[in-house]
Amino acid sequence: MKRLTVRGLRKSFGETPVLRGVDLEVPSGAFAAVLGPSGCGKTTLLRVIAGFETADSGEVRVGDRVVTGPGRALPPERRRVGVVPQEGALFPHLSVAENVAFGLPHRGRDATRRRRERVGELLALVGLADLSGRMPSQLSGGQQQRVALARALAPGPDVVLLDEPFSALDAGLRAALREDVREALQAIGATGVLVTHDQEEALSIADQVAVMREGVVVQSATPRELYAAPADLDVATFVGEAVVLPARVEDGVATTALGRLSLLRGAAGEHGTGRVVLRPEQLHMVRAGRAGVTARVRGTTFYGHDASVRLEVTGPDGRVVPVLCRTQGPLPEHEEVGVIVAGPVSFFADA
Ligand SMILES: Nc1ncnc2c1ncn2[C@@H]1O[C@H](COP(=O)(O)OP(=O)(O)OP(=O)(O)O)[C@@H](O)[C@H]1O
Repeated sequence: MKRLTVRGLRKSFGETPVLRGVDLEVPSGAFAAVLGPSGCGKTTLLRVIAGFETADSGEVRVGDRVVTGPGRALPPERRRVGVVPQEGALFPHLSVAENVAFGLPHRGRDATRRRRERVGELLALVGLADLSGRMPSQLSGGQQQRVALARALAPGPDVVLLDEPFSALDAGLRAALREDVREALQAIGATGVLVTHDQEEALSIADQVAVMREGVVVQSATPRELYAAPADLDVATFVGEAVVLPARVEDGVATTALGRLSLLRGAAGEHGTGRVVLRPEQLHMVRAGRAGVTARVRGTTFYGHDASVRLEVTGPDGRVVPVLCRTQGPLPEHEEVGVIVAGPVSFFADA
């Protein structure tokens, strides 16, 4: 097992900087997600770590080995880094077994037997033991991604990089494959990095989520920390649903349209105006007038497992602000409810 360390990584294409000093540390055997909007440089970061692109500056280490650094760029095949690309990356003219065997050594004593055994192990690990003779065109999208995973794992890499490997799959299959990927990486003891723009995927699968924006990692934390204590307003609204309210803060207490709220980071000395962020599940509805502030129902959206209700509250300055709250069933539009807030909230001062 090997720790992955990325320090100050920079990469431009022509005049356009794409990586502007990326720092990332993934502990040995951990599974990290790099989460960011389209175009923020996620794929470029993976390609530099894998050795498919050269960095302009900065360093990549796998364990103690510098694989990218000043005057050093190990070729991809010597990095002990496996890659699972987006869909459609299998060799179409090779069978499942041949695809998986692709990166395994041909030479040495018993090479043929050892290759065959390793392919068998890997196909069993990804749940495809029966399909070794099939061609890629005879597989479903999910099966193809399992083969791509087996191929990446076959040489026993220290680090496995996955570039949106589930993006073409439907929701149920995605969830199942995510779990299987995690287990397969754990089984071989590899450190994993998954690139995704899907925040639910990142939060549900990873030990650590690094949020990337415009070529830098703006926050790296456990999924729970990231959700509960985002580093800035953009991270807060990108990761999960957020209720954002104008606020005036004095002595660590925010006055908002939802009443007086305590701040997360015990910001006792904090003063001034800004915004607070809270999560919809921190809001609880009670009968109007019983407690909290009064809100008016504007509509309900049903998601199956639960629903969210859109409410409007009137702030201390007379402005009407929308908030979102979890609910079990639909509520009549225009109904009045009481809203109370559980737990502290994040505060971001106006610039
Ligand atoms: N080989 C290249 N030559 C020129 N520009 C490139 C090259 N590869 C990537 N880019 C540019 O770099 C920027 C970042 O691309 P990258 O693919 O790393 O982003 P991403 O975050 O992975 O996006 P997505 O989620 O859409 O795949 C984009 O503006 C892209 O057009």
